[in-house]
Amino acid sequence: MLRSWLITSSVASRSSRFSALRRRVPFFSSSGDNKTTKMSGQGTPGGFSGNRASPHPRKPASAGKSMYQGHAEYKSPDVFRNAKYPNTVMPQHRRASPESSGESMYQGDGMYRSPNVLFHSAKSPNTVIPQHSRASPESDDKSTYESPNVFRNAKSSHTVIGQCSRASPESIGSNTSRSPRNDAEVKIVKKCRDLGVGLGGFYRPGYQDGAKLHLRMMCLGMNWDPQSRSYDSKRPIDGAEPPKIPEDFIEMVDRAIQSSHDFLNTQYHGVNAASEVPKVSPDLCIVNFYDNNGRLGLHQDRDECEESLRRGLPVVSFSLGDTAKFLYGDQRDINKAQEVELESGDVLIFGGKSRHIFHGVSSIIPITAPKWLIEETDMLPGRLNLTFRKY
Ligand SMILES: O=C(O)CCC(=O)C(=O)O
Ligand SMILES: [Fe+2]
Repeated sequence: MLRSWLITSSVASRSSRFSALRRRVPFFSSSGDNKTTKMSGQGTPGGFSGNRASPHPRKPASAGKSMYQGHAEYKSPDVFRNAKYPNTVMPQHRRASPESSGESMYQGDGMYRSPNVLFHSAKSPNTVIPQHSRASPESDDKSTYESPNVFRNAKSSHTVIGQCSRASPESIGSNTSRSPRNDAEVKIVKKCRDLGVGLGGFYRPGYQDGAKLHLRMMCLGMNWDPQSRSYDSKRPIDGAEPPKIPEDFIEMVDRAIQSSHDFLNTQYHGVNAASEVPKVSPDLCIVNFYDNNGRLGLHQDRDECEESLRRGLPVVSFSLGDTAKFLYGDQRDINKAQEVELESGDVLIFGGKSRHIFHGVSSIIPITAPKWLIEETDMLPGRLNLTFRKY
């Protein structure tokens, strides 16, 4: 049983307000028995109106200045850049890994397969050279990003390592995580690892002016380009085609939407669940990896096609690894935004009238990932997020 979040218009109050509803649902369980689900708590009312007119903050319109300024390029000593795919982070050398002596995906074809930024190598023969995210240059990021929209408010400024008492700094993963071991979470992370080290895999996205986002990204199905804010079949950075979305991911999305319908039907008499959260078969997924300094400014997801947006086809978001402070609101103003902590295994859905909410990640809370997930996947500290959408 996993927790999920649904951001939808509050049908109960018959107003245009939105609520975040929190409950545990078996989105990933194989049993498919939704009847056993229970509400685990009530979220806070949002009071949103959904503003389509505001600019996408990933590339803020204000003053023509990027909010991601001054970020150094990724120059870790244990990676190098491939001439063919200059922006993909590559392993230094496949033979550098003692464990690569077994059957390795890097051998023979001269292809580069590992950005090695997300996973430890210790147990997985298919990854090389662990690169601890705290040691990478951007982890010491003293970004000059001072926009008022960048999560420097009192509400979220206390998310620092020292505050986390759930695990000692040396330990990887949270022993006390309330989530029981879950096969689906392990499967998703491993699949992202496999896809992320291939062509079209994780890279550090940025803008023409050199500014970088504070995350690594990979697209599945279609490529989303932050610079042009448009979708294409190939990514401009290296011409790579995005990997396909794995079929079982699409099934999970379907189950998540079905669960949200069951939930709405149970909670709200006479609600039209299908218009609150329309069914969708996603054809694209943006996978983000945030290290402990990762974040994403408040923005709307509005680069999908007109019909998809008009119909409010939902964005379905899976969170894995460390907990994120997720903000959402009807304006691009962090002081007015609501906050939820998205933990590993959480699913968040926003569709229908809530499709255009502003949302972002103010911070990642270190050492909060379930220990079993880290141990089984060799995932580095940080958070993996998958947002499924229909173009
Ligand atoms: O990481 C998240 O939870 C949000 C990601 C997101 O909003 C996006 O990729 O558009
Ligand atoms: Fe988004």
